[in-house]
Amino acid sequence: MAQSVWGYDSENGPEHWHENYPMAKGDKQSPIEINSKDVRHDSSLASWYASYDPGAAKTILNNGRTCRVVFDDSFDRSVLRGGPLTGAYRLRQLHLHWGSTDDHGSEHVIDGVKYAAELHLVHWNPKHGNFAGALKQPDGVAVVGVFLKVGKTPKPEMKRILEEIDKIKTKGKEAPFQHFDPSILFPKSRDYWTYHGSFTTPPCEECITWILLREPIEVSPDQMARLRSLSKNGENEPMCPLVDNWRPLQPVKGRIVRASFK
Ligand SMILES: O[B-]1(O)OCc2ccccc21
Ligand SMILES: [Zn+2]
Repeated sequence: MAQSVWGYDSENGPEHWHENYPMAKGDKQSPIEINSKDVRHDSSLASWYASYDPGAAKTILNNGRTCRVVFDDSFDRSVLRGGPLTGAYRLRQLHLHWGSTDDHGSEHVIDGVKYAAELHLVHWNPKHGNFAGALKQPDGVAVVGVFLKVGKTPKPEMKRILEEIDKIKTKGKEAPFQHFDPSILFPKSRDYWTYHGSFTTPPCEECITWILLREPIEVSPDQMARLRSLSKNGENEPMCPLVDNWRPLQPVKGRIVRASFK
């Protein structure tokens, strides 16, 4: 039976997504390459602020395509403000994209540099009622992207997520994940690039204000290996490593990328 569900394999991967999700061929798609020479420093760009309630964290799950932590977004409990945004956006979930080896895995590429992984913290604009409504609006969603690079010093703050991974090894597994403030995953610097783009996964809606942090966080080889030990299949199916769940670069099509820094 043909795999109708989208994924990252040859028969259901990024080159096929447009067959079921026409937005995938839009002119504001993500990810893109950030070329410093084309970036415009915008001194009017404000700092961004995350005020997250650790009690909002609920569960962690393996959906066969990524590892996702879900938060209570039923009110303005954990919010992102400032930067290029107007108003408070509610934190809904975070997830990651990573490679099969340390030399690739991020979705956005910076001056030709690919990182081992990219963390997405997904927030939505409550003025649009709910997440589904926000997807249809150009100012509906804000995603903070954090790059992960492999070094010697493991990011202790990543430990919490990676320890839970043993409970969600296979697709469909979900485990409680409480008392977690994801702002501990942010790097020291608040410098960022921002541009308007899309989901990097179907439905590829062009509703995202991207806030990409300039400074990567460092994780250890063992931490990356744990991420790669997730299976994209269910517990009664053969183990198939969940890796390379990143979308290739999309055309910039004249969009301006602004930097908060010089
Ligand atoms: O496309 B993504 O992986 O990046 C932004 C986003 C938001 C919600 C689900 C999936 C994604
Ligand atoms: Zn993502």
